[in-house]
Amino acid sequence: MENYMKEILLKAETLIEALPYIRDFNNKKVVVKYGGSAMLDKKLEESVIKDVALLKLVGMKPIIVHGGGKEISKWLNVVGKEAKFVQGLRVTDDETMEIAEMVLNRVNKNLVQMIEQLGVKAVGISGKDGGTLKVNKKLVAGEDIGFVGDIKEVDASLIDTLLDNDFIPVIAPIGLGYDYQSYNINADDAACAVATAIGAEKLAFLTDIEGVCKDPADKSTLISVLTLDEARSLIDDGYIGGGMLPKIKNCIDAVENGVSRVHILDGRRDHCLLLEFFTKKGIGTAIIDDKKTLYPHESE
Ligand SMILES: Nc1ncnc2c1ncn2[C@@H]1O[C@H](COP(=O)(O)OP(=O)(O)O)[C@@H](O)[C@H]1O
Ligand SMILES: CC(=O)N[C@@H](CCC(=O)OP(=O)(O)O)C(=O)O
Repeated sequence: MENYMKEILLKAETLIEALPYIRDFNNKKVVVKYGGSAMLDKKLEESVIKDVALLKLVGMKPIIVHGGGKEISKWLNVVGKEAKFVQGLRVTDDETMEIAEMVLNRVNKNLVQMIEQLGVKAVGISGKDGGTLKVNKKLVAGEDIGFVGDIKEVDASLIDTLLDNDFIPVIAPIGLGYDYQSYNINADDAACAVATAIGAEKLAFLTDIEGVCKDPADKSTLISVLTLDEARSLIDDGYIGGGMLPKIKNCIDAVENGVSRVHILDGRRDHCLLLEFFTKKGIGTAIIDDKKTLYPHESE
């Protein structure tokens, strides 16, 4: 009995600890970029989706922008096509675009299905729906890499309509060109553009590493808070490489354009979103415009 009481008291304390966070983020829009490795494991996927559903049920307005790069590469492989990337972006010919769109739409509806199963309303769209993401063809160092989109305009009206009607929007990174052709968009770019356009309070990137590290091979070098200047210096000093480079550039972009907090979190960790959103120290790396930008709960 004694142990049981201790156990349930601990649960009550955990809920009370979350109170100031629930208050400060009530009705706030939060964008979750869900991709990379956190998608490969069904149990992890369920844990992420449960976190997002809980954010919604405690009064926030979550929006999921998802990737699915590894799944696209898998299906390209099945049809005997090799996946090719230039500076982290997929070279997307006609056939690759068709497969990418099929795979991303399937990932999209699977996520919707999982959210609905938890009794929360969700609607899956791609950037083509309602002309949400309008793009030009992206050239990489002058090179044409096919149907890869560079976001030029975001029409947030469909997303806002869904939020106003209590749905969680789930967005696949496919854009509509001014030529009305489908374009493949890097999901980090899509998440950043969406977060900025809807005036999100937070943007969280779930990835496959603890956060930004001075040495990615040594997790004890994790950096918990990065100001914009510090983030720029890390890039200039060559500490950021690979897929982290466009991610950090997107983070800087989002903060410069009014998103209060951007987080890079380890999507391999169970309930990483709850651990970040509802605890004082948080996990992963937070990118902020200035260390003095505090939420009320941070100074309590
Ligand atoms: N300074 C750094 N800190 C953290 N990760 C880094 C750093 N430099 C390079 N990386 C690499 O970036 C990767 C994350 O980017 P990426 O593979 O594109 O993630 P995702 O597929 O989740 O979008 C990490 O797994 C890591 O290998
Ligand atoms: C142009 C481009 O590279 N598009 C990406 C879109 C998916 C994505 O970004 O997925 P992750 O977030 O899981 O990596 C791709 O085809 O892989």
